[in-house]
Amino acid sequence: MTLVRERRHQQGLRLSLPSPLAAADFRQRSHYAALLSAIGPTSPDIESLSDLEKLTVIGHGNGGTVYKVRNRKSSSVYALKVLRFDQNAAVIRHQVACEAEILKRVDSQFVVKCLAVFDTIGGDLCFVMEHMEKGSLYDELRVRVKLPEDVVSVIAQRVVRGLQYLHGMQIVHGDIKPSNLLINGKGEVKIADFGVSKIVVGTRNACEACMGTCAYMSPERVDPERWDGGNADGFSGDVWSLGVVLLECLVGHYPLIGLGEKPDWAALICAICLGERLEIPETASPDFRSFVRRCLEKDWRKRGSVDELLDHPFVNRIL
Ligand SMILES: Nc1ncnc2c1ncn2[C@@H]1O[C@H](COP(=O)(O)OP(=O)(O)OP(=O)(O)O)[C@@H](O)[C@H]1O
Repeated sequence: MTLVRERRHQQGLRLSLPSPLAAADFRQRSHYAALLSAIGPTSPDIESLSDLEKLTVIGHGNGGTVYKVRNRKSSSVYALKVLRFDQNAAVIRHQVACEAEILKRVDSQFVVKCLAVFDTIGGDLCFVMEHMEKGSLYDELRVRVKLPEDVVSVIAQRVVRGLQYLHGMQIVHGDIKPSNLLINGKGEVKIADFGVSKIVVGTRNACEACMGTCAYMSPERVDPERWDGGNADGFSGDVWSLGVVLLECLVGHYPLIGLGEKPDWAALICAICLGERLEIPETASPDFRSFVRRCLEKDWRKRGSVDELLDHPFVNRIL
């Protein structure tokens, strides 16, 4: 899977697509604006950045670095995401700060909690988050390659419940993909990363970042003209992305392009917007098939909603 992703990234450098910012923005501003009245106090455990001691670097994303940190007073461990902005990004930075304030209000057992947000003198924006000890689903798939269907069912249930919470708050996640689904010490999967990092000026190649994300984008986002994306509310785009992730978990590679096919932009866009063939393993249960088909319905108006999917037998298995 890693190889396929890396090759896709290389191919992507030669093609022009909407910028990551344009692609990711997708109506989120108005949803966040609707939540402005919900701002309240910050976490009492973390009063300032100086309370936190950096322990290790967890990883790097588009635009920033994530550290494992410890509160010097309480010894509690957190993840600290530091986003860097260039000098010209003042307006964007202000928007991100507003959104960050709102996201501190997001409080669900299915969503990685953001406990505090700080500015630094150097202009960085720092997010103190719940630490997810076992990394991301992307890391897990690199090690285990394929996941058993029962495990996929539990992941699906948690992500759909997280999306139901976010959508109920009028928040479109906009970037559901394996690296944004994090796993804690108890093995619980939670949704992370609310598009904030996509707005900053990236340290990675912009096409590379966009490519990784575009692979999980719905037809109405990739080709709005053909799929009436101008009228889509964005919520159904999250459901599509979830369908791609779940199928990837079961087949062990990015599922919309066959392993033997040339993994370039053209193939990716054709597969998302035009491809009729949905390869689901013979061994998959009817419940899995039907669930994933409801997520990967190309017409966003016909696609399953989170409320419908939560009633689906695939996410209501008794284990
Ligand atoms: N709260 C957290 N707890 C533990 N690890 C985390 C946490 N948040 C992020 N990480 C890890 O830190 C690394 C970088 O994450 P980050 O969100 O910056 O980028 P990304 O999701 O990998 O890529 P992108 O920026 O393109 O979305 C990833 O390996 C991710 O799994």
